[in-house]
Amino acid sequence: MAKAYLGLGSNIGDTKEHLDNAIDILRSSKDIVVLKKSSYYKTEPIGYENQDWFLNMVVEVETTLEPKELLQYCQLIETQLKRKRIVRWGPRTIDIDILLYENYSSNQESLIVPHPRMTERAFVMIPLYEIAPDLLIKDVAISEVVKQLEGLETVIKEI
Ligand SMILES: Nc1ncnc2c1ncn2[C@@H]1O[C@H](COP(=O)(O)OP(=O)(O)OP(=O)(O)O)[C@@H](O)[C@H]1O
Ligand SMILES: Nc1nc2c(c(=O)[nH]1)N=C(CO)CN2
Repeated sequence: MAKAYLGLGSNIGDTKEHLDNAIDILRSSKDIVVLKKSSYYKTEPIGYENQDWFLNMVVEVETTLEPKELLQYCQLIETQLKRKRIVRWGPRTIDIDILLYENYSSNQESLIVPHPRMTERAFVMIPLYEIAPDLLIKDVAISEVVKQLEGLETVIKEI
């Protein structure tokens, strides 16, 4: 079994329902166990700003799937939840990114792991820090990475 972290985001329709549905579909796979879920976070849109705020979260999973198979399963969930690709970094019912997969590292365009933009994104790092406070990312403590992002973008933990 390999441990992986997935970043989930939604900013169309009932965002909480989309995140919950995505987790239910992850859980329905015999090859995936969802071990931890972060809180939900309301987050300011980054990259393409003319869109609604997102609801983001991170989950920790254990899986027997290989990285590419896990990506395919995540993309299947995106299709099932009617994600349309119209604008890069634009609105979506659901986005699922593989952030980390054990110590696996890949630079192929179709699957870059660790996710190439994760350490710049408070909407990823803050929920990841909540569920994995002792993680090292490229030999740097996650607490340090989160500190560097303080005050850059608004990320509000839902209670
Ligand atoms: N770690 C990864 N997780 C998910 N997709 C990835 C990853 N690395 C590369 N990709 C590729 O990125 C492509 C575009 O993905 P997507 O449309 O979800 O990007 P995005 O979410 O808009 O932007 P970003 O990657 O900045 O979050 C996918 O087709 C996928 O093959
Ligand atoms: N706040 C926020 N901004 C984003 C997000 C996201 O999930 N949350 N996803 C993007 C493309 O993956 C681009 N911008």
